[in-house]
Amino acid sequence: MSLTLSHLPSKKDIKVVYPRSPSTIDPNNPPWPAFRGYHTYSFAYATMGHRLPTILGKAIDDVIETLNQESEEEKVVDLVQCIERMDKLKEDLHAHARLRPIIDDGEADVALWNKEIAKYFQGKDFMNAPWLFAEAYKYRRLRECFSVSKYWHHYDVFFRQKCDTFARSNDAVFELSTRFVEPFKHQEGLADDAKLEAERLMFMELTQICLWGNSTDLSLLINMTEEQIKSLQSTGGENLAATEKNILGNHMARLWEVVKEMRNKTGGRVDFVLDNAGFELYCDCVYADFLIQSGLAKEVRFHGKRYPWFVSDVTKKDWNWLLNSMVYGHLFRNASDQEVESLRRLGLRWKQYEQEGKWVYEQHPFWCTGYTFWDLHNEAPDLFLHLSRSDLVIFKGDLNHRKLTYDCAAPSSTEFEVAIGPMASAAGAPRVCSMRTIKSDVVVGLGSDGDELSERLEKEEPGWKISGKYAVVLLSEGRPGEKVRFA
Ligand SMILES: O=P(O)(O)OC[C@H]1O[C@](O)(CO)[C@@H](O)[C@@H]1O
Repeated sequence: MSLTLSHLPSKKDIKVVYPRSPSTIDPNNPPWPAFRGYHTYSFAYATMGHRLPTILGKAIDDVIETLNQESEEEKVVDLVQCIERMDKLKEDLHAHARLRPIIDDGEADVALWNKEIAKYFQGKDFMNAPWLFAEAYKYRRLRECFSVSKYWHHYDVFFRQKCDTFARSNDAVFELSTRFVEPFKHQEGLADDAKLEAERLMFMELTQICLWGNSTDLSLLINMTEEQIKSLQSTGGENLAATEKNILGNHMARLWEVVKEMRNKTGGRVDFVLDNAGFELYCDCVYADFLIQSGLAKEVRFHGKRYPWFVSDVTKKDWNWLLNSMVYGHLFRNASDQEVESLRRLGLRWKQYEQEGKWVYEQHPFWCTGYTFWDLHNEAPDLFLHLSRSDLVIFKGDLNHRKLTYDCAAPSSTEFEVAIGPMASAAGAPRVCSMRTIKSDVVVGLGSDGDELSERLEKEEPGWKISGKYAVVLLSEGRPGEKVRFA
């Protein structure tokens, strides 16, 4: 029997108003619609269904290589168990299994993870949980495969790949080391105006080097040839001028004003929330070096991850590896003596900064969670307070950008300040800059014509959001200097 509902009011086409108001936002009710793995034609789907299993498969191959070189029985058996756990994780991913709590493996972030799972993701699986959380969760589960072991607690399944890509970046590495080996100083006899202009130009170019250094992301370079990597890393001047037009949201001029202002106050503190190890980290350090030498900053703090994360993210081991291989390594067999010496001297200078406390490396547990940075204020108040004391916090890369913007489908014309919510609006929020080559769906900060631009690119260049060809450098003024408050 079917009912005829002819006397009821007609159905209304309700439009949801975005962004949702901050008090109603949680991971299941994001400010704009979230990306999820089950959106079949999305990059989220491609990542959850294809990229992550491939990444995991390669990670298992890496462990097998290590296993084949191990001779002690206890260690061999222990490592075999790590592989079994990785196989189980691969199965779970494949079967779209439900997200279970993280085992208490002694890591500092277990409570943060399990609280979030219990509050928002009970019964959710790898595909229907928001993409950002599901993807981060996979890396936490991968960590667990090793953190519960006896001998392989600190094993990094991505370490070999990270080292290899840096070792294959010789052209770009020496291009920079031979230019920056000597401490920065002005040409003789320049007037003050000319000095400032020279610094501005250098700052602009180095900002682009730091930005495009983010193109080299291992999780996306799985099938790239050496030539393709080299062309991505090209740091020649002409190339930089051409690439500036690909920075679709470009606040670099404002950024220069900010750092100039910092110097007027005897040099500020700049924080880098790092992304990838190897070449990108090297570019970040070249940039940070210039900030110190030009007096724009007197202190730089680098924030890395506590364990292997999204394939190529920087850990303390990667940080040490970079500096030590620059100073002592033999990575570049075909390099000239002059090139090797330039790299060694650059590395020595950076180590010196560390000893003098001008450069500080930090690793807060919050960076390896599934929370977005809208939650940084509530879930990591100590970290928020710490960052609020910085003059400028630079977030590198795509993942950090996704976390800043809650990884959801905000229109491209959305102002960056609006898209990052409390990281701009909370009292005491620091100045924030996102330097990101666009490698996933969320794109904001393109200005008032941003929606049209986005639509046009979608038609003309499908895939423009994941190619890494385009970028943004976006700045939020925040509310620096105001007293930080927690409810
Ligand atoms: O190294 P980045 O710039 O954070 O890029 C990470 C990549 O991995 C992703 O998380 C997708 O797996 C995207 O954010 C991006 O494609």
